[in-house]
Amino acid sequence: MHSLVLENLSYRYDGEAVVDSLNLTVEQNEIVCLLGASGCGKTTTLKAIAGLIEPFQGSVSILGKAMNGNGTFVPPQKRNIGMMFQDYALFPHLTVAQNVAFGLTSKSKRERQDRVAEMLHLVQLQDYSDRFPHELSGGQQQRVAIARALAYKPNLLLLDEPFSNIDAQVRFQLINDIRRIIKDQQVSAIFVSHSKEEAFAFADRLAIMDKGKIAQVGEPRTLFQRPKSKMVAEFLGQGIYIPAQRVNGASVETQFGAVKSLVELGDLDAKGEMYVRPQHITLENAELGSVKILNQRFMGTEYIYRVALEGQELEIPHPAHEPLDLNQPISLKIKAHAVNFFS
Ligand SMILES: Nc1ncnc2c1ncn2[C@@H]1O[C@H](COP(=O)(O)OP(=O)(O)OP(=O)(O)O)[C@@H](O)[C@H]1O
Repeated sequence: MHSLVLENLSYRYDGEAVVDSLNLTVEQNEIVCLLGASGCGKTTTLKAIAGLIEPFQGSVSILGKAMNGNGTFVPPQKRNIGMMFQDYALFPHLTVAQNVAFGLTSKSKRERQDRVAEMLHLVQLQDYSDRFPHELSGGQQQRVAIARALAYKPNLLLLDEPFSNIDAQVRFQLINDIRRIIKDQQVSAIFVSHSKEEAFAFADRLAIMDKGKIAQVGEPRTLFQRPKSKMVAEFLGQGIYIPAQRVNGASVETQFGAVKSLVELGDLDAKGEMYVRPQHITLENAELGSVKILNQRFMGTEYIYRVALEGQELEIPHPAHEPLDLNQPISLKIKAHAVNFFS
C-alpha cells in the first residue's frame, strides 16, 4: 500500500491556481522532496496533505484512506501526521522532555516517560531533557523537534524547510542525522525545500515543482542525467546551451568536437542543443583556441574562469597548479558525460 497518494490535487488563492492538478505517490519508508523555486506551491501542497487547507479539487489519501472528497474531510489532528518546520515551533516554556512528551496524551505516565527516553536517545539528547529550548543550539532544537514529531509514531512526516535556519557548517551533518533517524523509525516523509544540495542529501526521490505542477519525479541521479525539460536541467545546476547534432545514440557533434554520451540519447531529433555544466568542460591553451575569458578568480585549489559562449556566460573551475596563460589562445573541450540533449 502507498503511504501517500495525491491525485489531481488543486488549490487556488484569489481564483489563481497555485497547486494545479498535481499527482504524486510516496511509498512506505520513503523520503520524497518537493523541490522548487519560491512561490511554486510547495508549502500549499504540504498544507493540503496536512489538512490545514481543503483542496479545491482532487484527493489526498494516506495509507489507502481518503482524507477528503465525497463529503468527507479528515481534520489535521486525525491524520496521524508529524510536522516539522523551519522555526522548530518548540514550546519555549516547556523543557526538552516535556516538548517531546507533548503529543503523547493518550499514554500512561510510564509509557510516556519510556517513549520520551527512547526518542531523546535516538536524537542523542538524553543529557538535555531538563533544558529549555533557549538553552539549545539551532541544530539541537531541530533534533528535539524531530523527536517530538516522531514520538507518537505518525504515518507520515511533513518537513517544511527544516534546515534553512541551521548554520551551513553543521547543516549537512544534521541532514544526515535526521535522515538516519527517519529511516530508523521507518516513517515516510515529505520534505519541502528550494535547495537542491539539501534535497540530494536528504531525499530518496525528488519531485521538481514548477508553477503548481510536478515537472519530473525521480531519483536525484536520474533527474540530473535525464532531465525531461530545460526547466529541470537548469534547476539542478548552472550550465550553458551549445548547438549540437546527434550523431547516434551515444554521441553528439558540436563546434568543440564530438562529445560521447554516457547515457543513451534515444530517438531524438538530429539537431538541437546540449546543456553543458562547468564540471564537464576543460579549458586549455591551444593554438586555434577562440574562447573568450572574461575574468579569473583564484580560489586556492582552483581558478574560476568566467567564459563567454554563444551569448551566455559560465564559470568554469580549473586546477590552480596549471593556470592558463590568458595572453595565449584558449580552447574548450567537453568531456564524455551523461549528455542533456534537447531537440
Ligand atoms: N494565504 C495566501 N493568500 C494568497 N496567496 C497566497 C497565500 N499563501 C500563498 N499564496 C501564494 O501562493 C503561491 C504558492 O505559495 P507557497 O507558499 O505554496 O509557495 P512555496 O513554493 O512554498 O514558496 P516558498 O519556497 O517561498 O515558501 C505564491 O504565489 C504565494 O504568493
